[in-house]
Amino acid sequence: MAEPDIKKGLAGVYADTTEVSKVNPDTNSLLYRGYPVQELAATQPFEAVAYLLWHGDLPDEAQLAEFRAAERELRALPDNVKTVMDALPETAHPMDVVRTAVSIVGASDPGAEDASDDLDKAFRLFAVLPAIVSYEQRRRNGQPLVEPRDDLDYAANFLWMSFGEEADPLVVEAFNQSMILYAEHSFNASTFTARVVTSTLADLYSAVVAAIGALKGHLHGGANEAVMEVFGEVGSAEEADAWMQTALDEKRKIMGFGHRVYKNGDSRVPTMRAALERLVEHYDRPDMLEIYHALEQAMADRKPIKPNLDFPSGPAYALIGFDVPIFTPLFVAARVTGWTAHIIEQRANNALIRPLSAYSGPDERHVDGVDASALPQDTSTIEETE
Ligand SMILES: CC(=O)SCCNC(=O)CCNC(=O)[C@H](O)C(C)(C)COP(=O)(O)OP(=O)(O)OC[C@H]1O[C@@H](n2cnc3c(N)ncnc32)[C@H](O)[C@@H]1OP(=O)(O)O
Ligand SMILES: O=C([O-])CC(=O)C(=O)O
Repeated sequence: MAEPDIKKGLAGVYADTTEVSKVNPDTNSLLYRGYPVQELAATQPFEAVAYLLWHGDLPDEAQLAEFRAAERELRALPDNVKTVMDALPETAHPMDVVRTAVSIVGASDPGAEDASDDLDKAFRLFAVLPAIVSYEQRRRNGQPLVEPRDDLDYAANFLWMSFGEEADPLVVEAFNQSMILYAEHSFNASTFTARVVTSTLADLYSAVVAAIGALKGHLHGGANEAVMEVFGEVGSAEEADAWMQTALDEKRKIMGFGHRVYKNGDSRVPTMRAALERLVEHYDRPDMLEIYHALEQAMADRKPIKPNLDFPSGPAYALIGFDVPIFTPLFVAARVTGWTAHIIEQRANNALIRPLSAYSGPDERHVDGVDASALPQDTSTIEETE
């Protein structure tokens, strides 16, 4: 038999088609249902982008108003989710808490197994995740739940529930943009995970819980947290060059740099970097931007590896006031829109996702003392018909 052609990490493999988004590394562009992501970030509230990802078109005014009203109805943290979150140690990683909370939402849905209303389930998760994530930001600091406000849009309400005070419009705008930029990115590891789980005909909640697990790792969504560890280790812009040299000498992967698909820069970075610049000015923290630029330069001087979205979003979330371990849960709240759009697409045209593996273990061998001929054999009596 010919040697199988193994694509380690499925690099360069087209696993299916998708209408949800297009990542084009040649032009450094990212389209959500055809719209360039930077245009969406510059003009749309996150709610409109969620609508776009699910429905295929941007909402008109009336559709957006209806969508927003429905989201406000489902914003509050359900009592049983709060009870379970409260039972978890404050030291638990927030991604584990969010994963558990989403499981509770799913297990509490009597129609969990009914795939005909996947869109309603997706909407419910989108609406409730800000309550889950913001409560976790507070719970781990020993602070009480803040109830949602009906008079605030998604992004402003998310920040209100997280910090118990109304955020400055500049901060709301930067946060809204980060949610849009994080919403969707074709067959990344977590979305592919969601599609694999869906392909077995499992329910939407199971697929989202699995996707949360995949997002947690530092090579994927967890990098936005790890970036802040890098900023902390570097300490100041003056130290960045020496730090980079040592880290690369030690063959470390520098968090927030590199990408499986983009090799000449991440399409979302210019928009998020501009948002970070505005936040740096707002909070008067030029040191953040100095470290950012010094690290970028130190990498460019050594390797042609560019920052990815996690590189500007990490310091942006830190400036807004989120604890570092909350950064990837924020990514969850955004990406649940993309994941669920893919889950719905996978289910509509399903094929079980089950690749092959080339066996590389020991040749066949036998347990001592076993008489293989005494074991049950395939002795089917079914007669095959022509
Ligand atoms: C939103 C997101 O999920 S974006 C991704 C977030 N993840 C990170 O920021 C983690 C850091 N980055 C990485 O580990 C990688 O760039 C990945 C995992 C994102 C992509 O990796 P791959 O596509 O598998 O690239 P691969 O690992 O083959 O890298 C190619 C070369 O660049 C090097 N390289 C890639 N990224 C980095 C990095 N961040 N730091 C140092 N070297 C790197 C690799 O060591 C490899 O070098 P080699 O050819 O000498 O062995
Ligand atoms: O596409 C990827 O591999 C990772 C990524 O940038 C994302 O999921 O946003």
